[in-house]
Amino acid sequence: MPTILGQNQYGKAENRVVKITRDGDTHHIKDLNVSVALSGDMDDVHYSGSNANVLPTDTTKNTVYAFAKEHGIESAEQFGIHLARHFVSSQEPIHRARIRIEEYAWERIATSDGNSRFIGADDVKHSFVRKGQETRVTQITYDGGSWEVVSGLKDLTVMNSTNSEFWGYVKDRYTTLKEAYDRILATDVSARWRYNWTSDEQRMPNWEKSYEQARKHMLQAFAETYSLSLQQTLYQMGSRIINSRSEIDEIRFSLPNNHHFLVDLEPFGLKNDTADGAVYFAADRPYGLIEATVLRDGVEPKIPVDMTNL
Ligand SMILES: O=c1[nH]c(=O)c2[nH]c(=O)[nH]c2[nH]1
Repeated sequence: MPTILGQNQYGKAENRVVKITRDGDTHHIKDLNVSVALSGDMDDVHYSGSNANVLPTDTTKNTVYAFAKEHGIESAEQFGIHLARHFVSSQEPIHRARIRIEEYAWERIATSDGNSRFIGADDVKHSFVRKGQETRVTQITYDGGSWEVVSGLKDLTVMNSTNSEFWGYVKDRYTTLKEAYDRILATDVSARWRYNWTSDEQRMPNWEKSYEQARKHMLQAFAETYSLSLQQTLYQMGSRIINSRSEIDEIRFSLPNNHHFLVDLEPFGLKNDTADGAVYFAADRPYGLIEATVLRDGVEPKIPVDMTNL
């Protein structure tokens, strides 16, 4: 049966690029998922396997990261236009470029001594929470006599674009990780906290206010902790809640370490270091997973170790 080639396109999909721009101490984030699809004179590669017209998808990926560094990301539209024009105008066989971009929005975290709307406090300048993300959860158990209320949230995505280090760790023959003195710290917070309200005799907490306050303290502790490890940040987040909310006795966290790797742009003659605003590859997996419970001293832990389906 004779066949002919129909519509075809190729490129690198879902390039996760995070660009930090430093304006003094104030950082700005652009967080994009960029997919490149190119088409043109690509009959030969399909029919005979000749790659003579094929710009590698790997190159399209590198271009995304290099452009982020070299030209910055003013808007997703401007960035996409720039990329599309580049591919079509620099490669004769490429006649059409389709750039799809998803942009993830971030808001500044309001810290304890400031308001996110005016940037005054030191610590709001580099701490962000992803817009409109989290799911609030609760589990109520009652046996006719006593109550157990465990509430919390999942998918609350936060990022510090500086004030995070990781060094001084154990090194064995398999360790290749470089010590970091200024890295991005990002996680999707999953937390469950247990209320010490257990009987109808006790005054019931104001659940709405308690949730809002627990969330606020957690975010502030994340933003305000100069972090030497995600474990240390976790403990600060938990103890901030226990110390400021008397109705909560125990809190458990499951925190993925959402790794952001500095892209090596040396081959393109571009310096990419944290000091003057860098471009990162936001990896999705594998990820470190840091989990721990923080308790009021003297109370029995009751939140299960594997709490995530709770
Ligand atoms: O905050 C961190 N804690 C770790 O335990 C760890 N391990 C690792 O490779 N990177 C990190 N970062």
